[in-house]
Amino acid sequence: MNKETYERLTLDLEDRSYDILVGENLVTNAGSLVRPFIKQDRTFIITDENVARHHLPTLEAALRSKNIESHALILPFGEQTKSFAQLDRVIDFLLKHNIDRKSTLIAFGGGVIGDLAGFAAAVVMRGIDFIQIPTTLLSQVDSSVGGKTGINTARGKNLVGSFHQPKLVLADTSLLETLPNRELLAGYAEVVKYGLINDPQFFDWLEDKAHKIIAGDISARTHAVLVSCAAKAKIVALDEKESGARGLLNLGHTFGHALEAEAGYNGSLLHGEAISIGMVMAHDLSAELGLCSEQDAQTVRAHFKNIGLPISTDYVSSNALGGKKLEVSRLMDHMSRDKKVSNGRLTFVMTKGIGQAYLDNAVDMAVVSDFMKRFIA
Ligand SMILES: O=C(O)C(=O)C[C@@H](O)[C@H](O)[C@H](O)COP(=O)(O)O
Repeated sequence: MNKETYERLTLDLEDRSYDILVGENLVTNAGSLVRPFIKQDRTFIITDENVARHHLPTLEAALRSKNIESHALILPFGEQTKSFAQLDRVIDFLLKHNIDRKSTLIAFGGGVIGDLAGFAAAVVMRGIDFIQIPTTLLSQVDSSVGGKTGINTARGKNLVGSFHQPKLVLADTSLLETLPNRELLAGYAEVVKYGLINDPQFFDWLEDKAHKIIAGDISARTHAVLVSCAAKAKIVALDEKESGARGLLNLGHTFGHALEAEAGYNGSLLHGEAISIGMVMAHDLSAELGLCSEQDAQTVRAHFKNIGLPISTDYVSSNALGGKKLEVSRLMDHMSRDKKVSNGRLTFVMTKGIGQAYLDNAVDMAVVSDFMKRFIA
């Protein structure tokens, strides 16, 4: 068994504080890492078929080596799994095994599995413990940290869910070695987000190291995951339930979620791809309104393009809509259900430049609609 090497970050939320371990070989050693956080000698693993094929035997063996029994439920891969139907399956699986309030669930997968399993843990028996073992770059740098759990509905992304914090996050960077390039790139979009929100030095570092991160350089990857988790932990500690600052983590998401809803959650547009386009849109709109320089907007566009992420809605049209153009009125309809709408007004994450994102509830929706018509044309 390889020795695990990791760095420890803590998300500070008083009695709900937890550690995020970032490093190598954490799954191989999961038995001893998880042991202090479970109240019974058995756990319930929720995973998907891809992760199960590559890594489930390793996790099960690691738990067994510390006399922890595990039962696994293997779900279909993909965003469509974040549904009421699969939530029902997870809950039925847990109840069939006679869980009780001291049981612990392990979410072993990407953002879809983490969000779905976390939500099941939040609601079954009115809440049981769960541990996140994120297996994709996106889930390691974003969705496994901060306690947002939930599922999609036909009317939009993450519209049903709950804030339920995990007891521990194990971000094992060795798992990224089996991740397809498209998934890596999608996760990388969320890494860039932290630079664009409030860390221009990190963005500069990414300008230099992006290709190394994607190519598999361990130290560049580990640094990127650590900086991202630390940035997210800091914001979530300030504003767990998103009454203010946490909204910044939604940079690019208002546009991105609308694109995902139109694409249909069928794998034709990954979340990270949608928010790559969404972040380009947020910067372009900010530049059009004179809030940020055209130069910064171009730098952002070039950064995503150079690494191979989509920057235009043409990608959505050709990948998801058989070449049909997106309809602005339909996108506006999705955006009207954004969770940052309050009293009928949508708060946008706008920017004054790279690393200077801010929340703006004074953006005129007619201006946004005109901007989108030009962006999509
Ligand atoms: O953790 C957060 O807060 C975020 O907004 C992070 C996002 O990157 C993530 O995609 C989140 O799940 C989106 O949440 P939502 O509230 O906009 O559905």
